[in-house]
Amino acid sequence: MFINIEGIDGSGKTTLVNNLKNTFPDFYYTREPTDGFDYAGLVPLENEYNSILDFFLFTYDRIRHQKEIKENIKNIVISDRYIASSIAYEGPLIERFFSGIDETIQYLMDVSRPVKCMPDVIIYLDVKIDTALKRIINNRKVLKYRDEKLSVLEKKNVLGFVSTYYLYFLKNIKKFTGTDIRVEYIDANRPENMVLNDTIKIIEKLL
Ligand SMILES: Nc1ncnc2c1ncn2[C@@H]1O[C@H](COP(=O)(O)OP(=O)(O)OP(=O)(O)O)[C@@H](O)[C@H]1O
Ligand SMILES: Cc1cn([C@H]2C[C@H](O)[C@@H](COP(=O)(O)O)O2)c(=O)[nH]c1=O
Repeated sequence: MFINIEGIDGSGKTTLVNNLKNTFPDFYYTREPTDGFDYAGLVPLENEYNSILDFFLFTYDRIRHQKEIKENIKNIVISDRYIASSIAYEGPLIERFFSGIDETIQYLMDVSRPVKCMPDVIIYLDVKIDTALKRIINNRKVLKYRDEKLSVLEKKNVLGFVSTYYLYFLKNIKKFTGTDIRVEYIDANRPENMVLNDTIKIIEKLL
């Protein structure tokens, strides 16, 4: 079974995954961008040309990621980010090449056809943007390259577009992927133990 943990920057994905490793140590854990992929050189979300470049580079990384996922799929594979992240982060600026969100997401999914492993479940950590921003600014030890190149207001705008694309994609997941992917939404504004407990309940029902 293949489970993706998704959400905007600061929603608590990595924290949740680290807590899941203690609860379910025998699962296989992975992430995107993969460890071997140096995305630090990628240009931030400045314009549609950079987003097209980002999309193809993250998709290149994802196509290479298929082997690792397939080798472990007999287990429970949990990925911190996957294809929904590309739709959410690159879609908003790429929309300038298209008539709207539907055509944009359809194009990104068409280009993603070499990505054969699709998730069985997407767990989306739903968080208020102000809450996420506070966590990014106040708690995060290391500023990620995208944080460094964007002002707080720019970051807030970007995360607004990202969450809009996330929620639209997830709401219409069958239309865009052609498969029955189960989507679970967790209120990630709450303390991490509550987010973890909700996630454990979801996973235990799947086992
Ligand atoms: N439920 C929570 N309540 C309060 N703080 C949290 C919660 N979850 C995570 N945090 C804190 O918020 C910060 C961001 O968390 P984390 O790195 O897990 O988010 P993320 O979604 O993985 O972010 P990114 O996608 O940018 O890597 C960390 O400092 C973490 O300790
Ligand atoms: C997989 C993927 C990621 N991104 C963005 C999202 C984040 O800002 C960074 C790194 O992710 P992390 O969880 O903060 O380590 O990359 C993206 O734009 N497109 C993608 O496909």
